[in-house]
Amino acid sequence: MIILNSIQDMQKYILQEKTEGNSVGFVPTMGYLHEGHLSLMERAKNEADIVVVSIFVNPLQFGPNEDFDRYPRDFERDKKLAEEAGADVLFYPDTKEMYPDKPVVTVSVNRRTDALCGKSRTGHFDGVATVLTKLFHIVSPDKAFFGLKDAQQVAVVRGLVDDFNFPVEIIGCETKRESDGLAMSSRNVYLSEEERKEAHHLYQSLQKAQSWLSNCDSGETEEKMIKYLEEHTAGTVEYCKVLSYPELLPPVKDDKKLIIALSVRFSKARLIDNVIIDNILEKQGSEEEKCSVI
Ligand SMILES: Nc1ncnc2c1ncn2[C@@H]1O[C@H](COP(=O)(O)OP(=O)(O)OP(=O)(O)O)[C@@H](O)[C@H]1O
Ligand SMILES: CC(C)(CO)[C@@H](O)C(=O)[O-]
Ligand code: BAL
Repeated sequence: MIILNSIQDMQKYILQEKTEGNSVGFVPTMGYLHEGHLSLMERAKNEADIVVVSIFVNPLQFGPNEDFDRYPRDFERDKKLAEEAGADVLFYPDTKEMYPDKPVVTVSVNRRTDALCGKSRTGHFDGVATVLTKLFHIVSPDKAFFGLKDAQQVAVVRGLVDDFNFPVEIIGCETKRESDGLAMSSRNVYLSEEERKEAHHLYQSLQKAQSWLSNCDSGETEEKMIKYLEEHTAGTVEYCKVLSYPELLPPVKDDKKLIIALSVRFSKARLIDNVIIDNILEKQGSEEEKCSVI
């Protein structure tokens, strides 16, 4: 595996590969790799000739009171894991390389960000869209692989490539989970022992919500999720939402897909999770049967 730190070297490498007719699969990350990231690399390996992984903790997508400084980092471990997963190139620029100055131009996201993390992390998706615009220009991928744990990010990135005509196919990949159902996340290391034990209730609440939703409306389902999480965890519920996907608007019967999403703050970790399901609202029972499932 080759490690490249400069944008120029990365672009030169890609130009050579493209000249030789090789397709490029790209997995952008912020490092501190886990099996979720590795599953994206394995998928990329199956679908492209060469796999480029980037590790860059992007300051533009963190708010002033967020965890940019203490975001977990371990480059030596990441290097080993990425190589074992079959990455051909690790792009590892520093902040000065990506942002030598305050950017003259940044990308501003207009839709799909009024709810969920976009609502609580002001400017977050502008930062994500800006760094991905740069990374897509640097890596010129044919396909880019993103985890559906960050489903709102996937919805925004699809909007970015459609609106700006990036010649890249965005592949949304399923969420890898621990054996108790907790979604893998770099931020899971922030959980205390006690918090880790109760964290499986996040996924439990998403599963229960799917069955509640066959009898309750979306608002009632959200309330039941909040109650369940408050009873089963010491975390603070930031949001529990049922929305259309990918537009992330209040659901209506004509929507094809729904997302059930949550965010819970523990003492040091803010965790998110979701499931994306076919719209079952139109199949709900009669008024008398509504919300009978506890
Ligand atoms: N459990 C997972 N399964 C599949 N993909 C994942 C998983 N967790 C993260 N990813 C994906 O890996 C890519 C890089 O994500 P990132 O480096 O932010 O890791 P992360 O674990 O999501 O970090 P954090 O949860 O702390 O934000 C993103 O596309 C993200 O959706
Ligand atoms: C896509 C990404 C690497 C952009 O910084 C980041 O948001 C992430 O790791 O999901
Ligand atoms: N995976 C999402 C990146 C972030 O939380 O900033």
